[in-house]
Formats: sequence, structure tokens, C-alpha cells
Amino acid sequence: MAIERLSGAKLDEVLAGLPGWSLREDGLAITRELKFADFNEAFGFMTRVAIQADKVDHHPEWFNVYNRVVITLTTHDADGLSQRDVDLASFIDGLAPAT
Ligand SMILES: C[C@H](O)[C@H](O)[C@H]1CNC2=NC(N)=NC(=O)C2=N1
Repeated sequence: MAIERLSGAKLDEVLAGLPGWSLREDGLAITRELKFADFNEAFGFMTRVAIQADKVDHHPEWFNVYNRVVITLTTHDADGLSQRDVDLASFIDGLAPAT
């Protein structure tokens, strides 16, 4: 299914609303790194995100070691960023530990 890809001014606008996230160098994905108290907290967070991701059929790429989780969001069906990444990033921000 084709999904609209975000670019230009619209992309700039949504990125301004996601200050915890960095645009990958190729401009096709956003990333955020999170640190938790321990593995249990990190994995609990990942479980909550996984349930939401499956519900909305939009899945993160991520990497976890102990208390550290690095998340990359992109939309394969759009070959870049879409509103789905923005929505999942906002959901993740709602669960992220205070920095
Ligand atoms: C068939 C299924 O709906 C698609 O493959 C979904 C699944 N999860 C997905 N996740 C992400 N990140 N991008 C997608 O384009 C995507 N597409």
C-alpha cells in the first residue's frame, strides 16, 4: 500500500514537534536513544511499544543492550518517513523516562 512520504517543509514541521528524535543522515528515518534503570525497565518499555506497533501495524527497528534501547522509525511502504512514524514516535515519547 502506498503511503504518503513526508518531505520538505512538512517534514521540518513534524521534526520540530519531536525534539528527542534525530533525522538520519539520508533523511529517510528518525532515531532516538533511551536509557532505563535496568533491563527489566527497558524490556517492559519495548513490550508496550511492541503491543502498540502491532495494533497499528507499524513496527520499529531497534537495538537493545541491557538498559539501552536505540529506536529507528521509517516507513518501508513509503520508502521514507510518514505520519505513521510521527504517531509511533509520539507514543514512544509518552513512555520514555524523564531525562
Ligand atoms: C503488510 C503490512 O501491513 C506492512 O508490511 C506493514 C507492517 N509494518 C510496517 N512497519 C514499518 N515500519 N513500515 C512499514 O511500511 C510497515 N508495513
